[in-house]
Amino acid sequence: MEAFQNIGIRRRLRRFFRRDGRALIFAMDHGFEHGPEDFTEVWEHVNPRVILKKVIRAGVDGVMLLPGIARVSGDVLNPNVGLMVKLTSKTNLRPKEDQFLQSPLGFVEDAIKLGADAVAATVYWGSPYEDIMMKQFAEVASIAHDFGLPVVQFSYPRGPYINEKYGKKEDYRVVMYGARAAAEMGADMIKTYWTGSKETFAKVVDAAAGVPVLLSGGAKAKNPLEFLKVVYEVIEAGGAGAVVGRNIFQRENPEPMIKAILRVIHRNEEPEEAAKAEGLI
Ligand SMILES: O=C(COP(=O)(O)O)[C@@H](O)[C@H](O)[C@H](O)COP(=O)(O)O
Repeated sequence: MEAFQNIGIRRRLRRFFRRDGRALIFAMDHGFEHGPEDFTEVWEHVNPRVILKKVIRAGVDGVMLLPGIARVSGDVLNPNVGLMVKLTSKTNLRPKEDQFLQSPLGFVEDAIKLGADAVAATVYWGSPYEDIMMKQFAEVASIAHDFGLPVVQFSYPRGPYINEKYGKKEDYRVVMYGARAAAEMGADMIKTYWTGSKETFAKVVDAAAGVPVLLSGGAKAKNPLEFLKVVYEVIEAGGAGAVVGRNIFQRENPEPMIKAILRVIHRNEEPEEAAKAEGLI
C-alpha cells in the first residue's frame, strides 16, 4: 500500500493543477519582499482582501501568500483555490550584501493551521548564503512531506558569483542548473525566471526531470501582449504555468489580464487571440 503522505501530496497538487497539468497562481508576497510601494500604482490593492476577491472571481487556480496575509484574508480564500504559503522571505530594507539571503518567517505547522495546500521556500543558487537556504529548504521539505504537503522551490540563481560567471541571473545555463538542483532536493514544483526564449526554457524544463516548472512573473510588462507572449512560450516549452504578481495587481482591473493568461495556459490560445478576446488590445 502507498504511504498516506503520497496520497496527500498528490491530492493537494490537484488543488493547483487542472487536468491539463497546468496552473495560474497569483503571487502576493510583495508587501514584505519589495515593500508596500509595489502597490502605489493601484493603492487599493495594498488591502489583500480587495485584490484577492478580484483574482479569485477571475478564476486563478491558486494563490501564494505569506502566513500573516493568509491569516487576515482567510475568509475570502475560496476553498476551491489552492493556497500556497511561503515560509521564507527577506525585506528590501536589509543591507545590500544580505539581500542574497532569505530567512524563515513561519513554519510548516503554521501553514497547516492556515489550511495550506502547499508550502514554498526560496533558494538563491550561487549566493554566498546558498548553504543556509539549502538547509532551510531541506528542513521545510522533510517536515512538509511527512504531513503530505507538497513543497515548492522558488529557485533563483542570484549573487555576485552568478553575475561574474554568467553575466545575468536569467542566463539559461544557470536557471537550468537551479531547476535541476531544486528537483534533486525533492521539490514538487519549481518557480523560476524566464530565460528569454522557448528553446532555452525547454532546457530548464528538461533539467527539472519531470517536476513541474512555473514561470516567475517579473515586473509589469509595458503592454499585456508582451507578457502573454512570454506565458505562451513557457507553455510551448513544456512549462506548467505561471506564478504572477505585478502583471496582475498593478492593474486597476486585473480581470481581463487574468482571463487572458488563463486562455493561454489552459486553452493554448495564441497571445493575440487571448488579448483580443478579453479586450486588452
Ligand atoms: O519571487 C519573488 C520576488 O522575486 P524578486 O526578488 O523580485 O526577483 C516574489 O516576491 C514574487 O512572488 C514573484 O516574483 C512573482 O511575482 P511577480 O514577479 O509576478 O510580481
